[in-house]
Amino acid sequence: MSMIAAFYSGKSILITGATGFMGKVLMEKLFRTSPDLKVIYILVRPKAGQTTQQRVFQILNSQLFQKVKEVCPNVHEKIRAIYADLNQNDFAISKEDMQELLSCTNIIFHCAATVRFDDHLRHAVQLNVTATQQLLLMASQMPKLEAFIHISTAFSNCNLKHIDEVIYPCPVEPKKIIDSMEWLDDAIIDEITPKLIGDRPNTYTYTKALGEMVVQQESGNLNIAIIRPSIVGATWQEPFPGWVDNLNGPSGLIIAAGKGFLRSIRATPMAVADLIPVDIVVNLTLAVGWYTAVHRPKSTLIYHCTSGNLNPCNWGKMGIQVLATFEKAPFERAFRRPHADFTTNLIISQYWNAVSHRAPAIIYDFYLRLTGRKPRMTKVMNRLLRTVSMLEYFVNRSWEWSTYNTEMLMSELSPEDQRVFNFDVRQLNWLEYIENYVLGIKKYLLKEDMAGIPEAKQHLKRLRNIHYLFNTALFLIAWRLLIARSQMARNVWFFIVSFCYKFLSYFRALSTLKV
Ligand SMILES: CCCCCCCCCCCCCCCCCC(=O)SCCNC(=O)CCNC(=O)[C@H](O)C(C)(C)COP(=O)(O)OP(=O)(O)OC[C@H]1O[C@@H](n2cnc3c(N)ncnc32)[C@H](O)[C@@H]1OP(=O)(O)O
Ligand SMILES: NC(=O)C1=CN([C@@H]2O[C@H](COP(=O)(O)OP(=O)(O)OC[C@H]3O[C@@H](n4cnc5c(N)ncnc54)[C@H](OP(=O)(O)O)[C@@H]3O)[C@@H](O)[C@H]2O)C=CC1
Repeated sequence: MSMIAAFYSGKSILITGATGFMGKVLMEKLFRTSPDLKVIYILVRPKAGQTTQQRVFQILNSQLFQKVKEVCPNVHEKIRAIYADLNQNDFAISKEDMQELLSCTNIIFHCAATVRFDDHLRHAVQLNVTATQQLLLMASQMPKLEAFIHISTAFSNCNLKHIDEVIYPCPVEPKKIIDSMEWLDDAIIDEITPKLIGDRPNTYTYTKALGEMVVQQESGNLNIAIIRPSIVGATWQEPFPGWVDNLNGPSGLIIAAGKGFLRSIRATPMAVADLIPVDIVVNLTLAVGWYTAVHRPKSTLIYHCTSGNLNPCNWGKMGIQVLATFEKAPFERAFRRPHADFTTNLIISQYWNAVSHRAPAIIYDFYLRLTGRKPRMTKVMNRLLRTVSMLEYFVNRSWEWSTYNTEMLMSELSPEDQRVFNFDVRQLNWLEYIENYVLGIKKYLLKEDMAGIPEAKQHLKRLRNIHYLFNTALFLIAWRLLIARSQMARNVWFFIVSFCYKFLSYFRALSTLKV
């Protein structure tokens, strides 16, 4: 019997960010392995015209939750969606709901965050720092609370090369930042943002670092742990391989490459691609919840959930495997044939941006105009190149994360727990994982049917023929223009033509003799 699964039985668990990528997998695993848990409270806001209830209904009816429904048929009774907006005071939770949360919660998993790299500092601080502070305040009023697990990111200290499982202080205290956000206007915040974030690349990593400081400073008597995952990717094994439902991290770029929009990227092929499957992150999170509640470590432990130091993969290897999977199972209706060049040189990268990205977009828009349609490809391309430029920071560097706490925890687990809550990334086969990741993107994100693969391959063949025709036409036009202007080019042309003529005449004469 798994001790971790047994620990969660009968517990009331509060999850923030349960509608997000990681939150859904966390809920799924909890229900599947501990169907006897008492209740999962989730803080949800209405979104995209859906009420909180409709959002929960949609999640429970998704493919991800199919196995859960077999193991825990009354799952909908065990999930309690609480209307909340983490941007608001007291999260806009009603008095009755707040009372219930305060008196019943046993474990908190704090996953909610803004993960946008370019979010305005005010909003990023509100969600990643102030909301964390408020949640800690709530936690301190929960008499039955056994553990508070905060999800941060391995990149909160990406300004360092080697990162230990400790909290590194930021020059300006989080409390001062929170206070200043209340009275500074947006223009001034914009001006001071680069100075505040310093050598971090964006407001996301900066505010996640501030969030960790808040956790450390305001932990009081709480049993707290922090988990720092690296780049979270599709599921490795559970509940099935390849599940993914958003464009964050590499997923968006894999789509852009598979659809033929993205054909080159400024990336270092040998840099470590520190991907970590979401089910590994979730298994570690649940194990940490158990360990923190049962063993009550004296200080706040930080757990790195990374792959680089135990089972490294690099961007070059990943790119090759992604392209190999496109060969087997191409995405439908591609704009161009998938191809990806990695270059570290800025000038070469700009050249490819002009030739391989912007030029085809302009030509396609010209074609759309000619056929009476609205041009749109240049706009799509500009957004894609902006996204790529924001991710470039992460594909041109390698980091070393120490994993002593994570390894210590693994050794504390019983063999059964090591199996049920497996977070040993050394067992992961990258080629198999990446292939399943790309197939998962095709199935679960793009919602493409595998039966459409022959047609997708046929489409790529047509694109290849168009490409050859286009290149031949371009070459002939260029050559014709050159001949018109240069005597030297004319001489070369006559030489080639007469050579070919003689060559053909010789073979014709030879074949006549044989006859
Ligand atoms: C063979 C080649 C294979 C190559 C593989 C190489 C892969 C390299 C990947 C490196 C990833 C490194 C990630 C590092 C993460 C750090 C880990 C964390 O803690 S952080 C957790 C991770 N956090 C993140 O990853 C957040 C990253 N994302 C952002 O911060 C923002 O989306 C944005 C600033 C990039 C764009 O903002 P903005 O312009 O305001 O617009 P919107 O947001 O509204 O979206 C606009 C359009 O872009 C679309 N789209 C969105 N995302 C991506 C994507 N990743 N990609 C592509 N496309 C994307 C979106 O669908 C939409 O399309 P449409 O509706 O117009 O058709
Ligand atoms: N994905 C990754 O690569 C990595 C993620 N992480 C961390 O993991 C955690 C989860 O990330 P992930 O699941 O990928 O992120 P998602 O963007 O998928 O999910 C974010 C969650 O936060 C919720 N949220 C955001 N704003 C509010 C708000 N104002 N009120 C209530 N809820 C809100 C979202 O709700 P809604 O659905 O309503 O928007 C959503 O449930 C985050 O802390 C992130 O920093 C760390 C490393 C890597």
